[in-house]
Amino acid sequence: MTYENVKIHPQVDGGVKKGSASFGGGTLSCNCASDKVTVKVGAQTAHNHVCGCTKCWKPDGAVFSQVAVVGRDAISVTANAGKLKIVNEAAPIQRYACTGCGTHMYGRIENKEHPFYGLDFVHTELSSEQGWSEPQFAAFVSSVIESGVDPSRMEGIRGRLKELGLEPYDALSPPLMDAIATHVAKKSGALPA
Ligand SMILES: N[C@@H](CCC(=O)N[C@@H](CSCO)C(=O)NCC(=O)O)C(=O)O
Ligand SMILES: [Zn+2]
Ligand SMILES: [Zn+2]
Repeated sequence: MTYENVKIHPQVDGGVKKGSASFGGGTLSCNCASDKVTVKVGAQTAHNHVCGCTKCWKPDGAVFSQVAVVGRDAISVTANAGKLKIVNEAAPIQRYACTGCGTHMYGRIENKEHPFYGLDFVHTELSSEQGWSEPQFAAFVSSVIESGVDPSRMEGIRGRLKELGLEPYDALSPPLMDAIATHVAKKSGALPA
């Protein structure tokens, strides 16, 4: 059985392309025809994954987003910063979207107690540079149903993700979930700080 006709995201539908260890970053551009918002990402990204949650920005027609993290100090808005607006100030990840085209340019965590504080979330497909870290797993897979995907499609979606080498999880990957739990345990005192 092959699931190659099941679409996940344009960046992975033709196969996952490996990133380059020596890659040092690039520039993200929004989808406006003119006066584009541009964001410089001055480092390689980590923990790239496809995400099925309803909060992450997806290109038109895609079932999943593709999203990675990078240190917040590596991010600078280099053009048309005035077009950016936070989608939901109450969300743990404050996503800065272009008010012209809706593209999310970066997501920032301001809560210093959050396990991922210090990391920003970016969609590297918004850059024309090659070499960004490749997606390594699929997160929040069951959440695509919340966006209206019929549950009967889940077998095909999980099958295609496995074919692509993107192990499907219904939260984040086990190492990231362990990192979150460790952070929580150290705060509560269940583990030594
Ligand atoms: N079922 C929900 C899940 C939303 C969710 O928890 N998303 C995660 C992953 S986003 C990138 O991997 C998260 O950390 N969200 C924090 C935030 O969005 O601020 C749904 O689909 O909405
Ligand atoms: Zn735009
Ligand atoms: Zn998400």
